[in-house]
Amino acid sequence: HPEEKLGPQINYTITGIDAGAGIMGNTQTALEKYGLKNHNWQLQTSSTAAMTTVLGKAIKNKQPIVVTGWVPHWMFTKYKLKFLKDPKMIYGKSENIHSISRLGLQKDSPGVYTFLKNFSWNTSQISEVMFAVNNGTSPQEAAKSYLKKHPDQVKKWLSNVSAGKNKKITIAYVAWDSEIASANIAKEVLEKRGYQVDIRAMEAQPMWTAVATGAADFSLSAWLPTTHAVYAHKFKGKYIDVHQNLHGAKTGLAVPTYMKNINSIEDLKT
Ligand SMILES: C[SH](C)CC(=O)O
Repeated sequence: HPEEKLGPQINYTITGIDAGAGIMGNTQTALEKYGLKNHNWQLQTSSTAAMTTVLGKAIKNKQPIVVTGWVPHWMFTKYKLKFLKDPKMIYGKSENIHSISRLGLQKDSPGVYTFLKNFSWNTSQISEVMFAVNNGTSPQEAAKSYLKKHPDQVKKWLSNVSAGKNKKITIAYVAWDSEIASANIAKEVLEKRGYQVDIRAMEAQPMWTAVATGAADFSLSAWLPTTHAVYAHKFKGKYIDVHQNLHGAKTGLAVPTYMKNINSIEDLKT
């Protein structure tokens, strides 16, 4: 319906994910800054699974839809999507995923801290694990087969990492596909070095809180500088930003490429 305004076709709704995700806070800001709020636009909270299901259905029926989108994620490979231009830079430019640890980890578990300094990978490598999980492999199995396929990378990740001697480690993560991948990889790698690793899925704020209170030893799921800026500020001084484990991530609003005349967040008002 190119002649019809987009808003009424999709009930002025942006399909989002879990409320605590940074992308959700940034989208609320975008609704205000781009004057969409007073054009009845609203952000629907749901979950990554619900959002990708609704997205798949809309694309199957070639219907219009606007979602909170990010890379790395299989949605940009499985579907033809485009990010909407964000001239006000609400979502920032390129994001990095940081490994953050509780205060004191370097002293208590130097081997784990060294692992965090060593651990990084790229978008195609994390996607290998994400796609396997999306195709039905369990996250643990997908991580195990990744390690088998990349022995040299595992060796690099484990260089100068002292033996765990069954020490218990807790990793906090948020159940976004990329973070399911990295948490399971870290679990398998550290268990190879003799640590007992417990990975705990939770919402974004509790994940930051768990690291800041020491309830978790670390998390590989801190999206910065923009996406988790609110959490980084709230917990400043209560965590260590150890290392960037992935470069070239990005968040924003995304639409299927068949929505030809919607190319910028500004266009949502048309
Ligand atoms: C959904 S992105 C993986 C991260 C975030 O928005 O907090």
